[in-house]
Amino acid sequence: MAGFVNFSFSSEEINSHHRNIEILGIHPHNDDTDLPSRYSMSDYKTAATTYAAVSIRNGEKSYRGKDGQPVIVLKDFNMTVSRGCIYSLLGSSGSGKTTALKVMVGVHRLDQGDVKVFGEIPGTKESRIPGSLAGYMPQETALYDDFTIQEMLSYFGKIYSMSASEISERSEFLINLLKLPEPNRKVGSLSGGQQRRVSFAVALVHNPPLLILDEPTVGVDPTLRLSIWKYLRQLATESKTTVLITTHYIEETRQSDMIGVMRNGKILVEKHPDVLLEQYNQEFLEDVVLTLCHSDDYADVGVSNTREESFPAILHADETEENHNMPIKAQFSEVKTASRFKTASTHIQALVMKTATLYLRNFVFLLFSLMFPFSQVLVVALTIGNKPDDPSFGVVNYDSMQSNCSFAPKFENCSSVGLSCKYLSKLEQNGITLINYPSEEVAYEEVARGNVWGYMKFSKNFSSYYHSMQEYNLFGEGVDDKFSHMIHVKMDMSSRMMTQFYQQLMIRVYEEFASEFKEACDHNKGVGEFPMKIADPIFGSNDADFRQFILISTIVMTVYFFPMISSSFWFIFDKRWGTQGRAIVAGVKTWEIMFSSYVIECPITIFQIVSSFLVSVYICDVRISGSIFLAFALCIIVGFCGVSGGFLIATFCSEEIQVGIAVMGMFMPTFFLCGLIWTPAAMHIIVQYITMFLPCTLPAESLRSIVGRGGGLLHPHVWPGFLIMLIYGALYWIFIILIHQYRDGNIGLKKSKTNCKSSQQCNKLTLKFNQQWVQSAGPVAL
Ligand SMILES: Nc1ncnc2c1ncn2[C@@H]1O[C@H](COP(=O)(O)OP(=O)(O)OP(=O)(O)O)[C@@H](O)[C@H]1O
Repeated sequence: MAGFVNFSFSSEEINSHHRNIEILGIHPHNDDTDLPSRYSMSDYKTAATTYAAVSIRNGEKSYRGKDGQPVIVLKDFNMTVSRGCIYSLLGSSGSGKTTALKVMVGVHRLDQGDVKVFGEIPGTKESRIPGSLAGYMPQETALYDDFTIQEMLSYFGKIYSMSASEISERSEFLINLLKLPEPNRKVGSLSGGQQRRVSFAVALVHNPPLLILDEPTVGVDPTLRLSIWKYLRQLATESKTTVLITTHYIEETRQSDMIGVMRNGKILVEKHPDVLLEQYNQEFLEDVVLTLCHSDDYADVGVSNTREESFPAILHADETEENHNMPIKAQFSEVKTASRFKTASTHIQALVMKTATLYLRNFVFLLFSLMFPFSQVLVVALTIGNKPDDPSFGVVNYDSMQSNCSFAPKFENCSSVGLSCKYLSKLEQNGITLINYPSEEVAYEEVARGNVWGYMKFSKNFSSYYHSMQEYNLFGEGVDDKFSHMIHVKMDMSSRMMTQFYQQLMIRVYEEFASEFKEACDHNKGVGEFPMKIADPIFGSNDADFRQFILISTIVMTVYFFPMISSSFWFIFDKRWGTQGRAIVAGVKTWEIMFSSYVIECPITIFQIVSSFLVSVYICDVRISGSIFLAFALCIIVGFCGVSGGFLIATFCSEEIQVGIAVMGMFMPTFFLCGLIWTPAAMHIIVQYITMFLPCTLPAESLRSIVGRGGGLLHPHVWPGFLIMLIYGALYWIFIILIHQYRDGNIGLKKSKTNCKSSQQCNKLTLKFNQQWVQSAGPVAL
């Protein structure tokens, strides 16, 4: 932003500007407007108290600096904006103009002092600010690049509860007035100046009684600037619209009724431009402002001269004290008011339409959102729990009775010939490729080269010993050394998964082999068997594998984290672009934004859940024993909880990248701690307790119980998952509301922090203050 040293008008330009003004038929100050000189001092006193559209008294506002210390931005800030006038707030860059405007529209609250807009404290229910009473154009363009001009106007028109015909009529008028390109042009394709004009049009769309414009003419060419001022003049005169404007183009403010010059967080002077020019004996306002700023540099810092210099409100001939003491609703009957419910539902509709349009315009993101959980589950299905493809294993067979290894694996008699071969044939039948090596040394070399995962060595007495052991049930007799009858297995243990696979397979095949041999020899099958049998499962199935365990957790994790990412992303996106702040000034509440997110995320989450279940059932053979609706309900609650969590994260973040890092930072620990890979029962005892309170542990257990055990809602492993989600959801909401209510940049502010506790008390205090102020001011210099 340009400071006072970078004025945009050269002297020549200013002269031509004045000529232009006359050509366009506007006098630098409007003679038709009731100029202050028509009134007596007592009129002003009454007016200052009663007729102010905006008044700030003893305002103080500070931000927290980088070192955590408060940095005072507004101090001793006193300002009065009369109804139906154009007030230009001038000041160097960083002097606090935007902050003052944000205080007026209820986005920021004062640390000290009182602010009133049309006699009410912004943020209170009566004030309708934030709401339809004000049209706010922030400094940033605060538009959606993916929206067309018409969509932008329609979105805010809808927020202001305008009908479709009103929006279209008003849009046409504003597009012509501001010479905007075709209404179906995307905002992102417009020039900077055109975008600012669209932003201006958005502030005007509902024709509000108070217009607060933060540098509306930046990047606008002089001719258009003149027509903008002409229109503002017309609004102030004919519709009694109050216009509060900040600009660095000082000379254009000649057309305003009042100029407030701000420096270091306070108003140095509030006067009519002509009065300023006359008083400081200057030809140009720019010089007046420079003189004021220079003199302030030498003035006693900390002493506000506002009181001596301030100029009371302008009085319009047709205004009476009574009509300004009426409630806002009665004062502005033409401004639409609807029931709270209707307004909220209109806001939610507009917000849902907005996010839906943004989703559709960012089709890749939408596709990613829809496919993300599905693809996660598919990835798990395709990558986890499957058997290795074409596994190879080495064999060194020293068995002295292997002469006839081409025998079929089936036992036809109780022969001791080639038992090692029979076992190996069974292994091959189970999909293992066996590679014979002549010696252990060669086999070892092959393992070292990575050609096989390991090798098994059959000792020379394997067949004979095994046969005699089974035949006579002897153990150890006739064996010359204690290892000469065994199978030795050596493996590359660097991959746990692979070695486990081989180990399990070898043992299982051995059990089959032993059982068949005993049958062929007519031996009692039970002899030598492990005295324990794992019976049929109570819940689940014998073939339920690790993949099924992981799938359930994956569904819960993705259904929780993805809505968290998308809701926080949209929230941050809106916050960073300024569109959220603008919507809030237009009256949208935080809970409405959250609710609209639930509405928009609901179909997406349903799609995600359905597709995840389809993959689980049809690709991974997961059998759902319990109620599919209960499983769905749980997933939906988990998804909604994720949306709320996303809001909480977004509350602390200011950029999308921060959201990404925060969610990733939460995802990985949750991934492990929630027992996705390893059961929590095997974790450290302290971690086990922590794990129980994490958002995905109990819901995953619930879903597992519904799917695997067929558990109902009252099942002891099912209801805790629902309960923890409801607790999380409630906690998220409470934190969000508390943070938004009490942090700086308050959203949905209920009560401004003022010196007074109620609206009536504030009225009295303001009245008292104004009286003292006017009495102490002495004669106003005109
Ligand atoms: N949210 C914030 N947190 C911390 N400091 C802030 C914040 N907003 C504004 N400030 C600081 O407050 C001071 C006043 O800022 P403000 O935007 O009100 O100035 P301004 O007069 O509008 O400036 P400009 O003409 O450049 O727009 C600046 O020093 C700015 O850095």
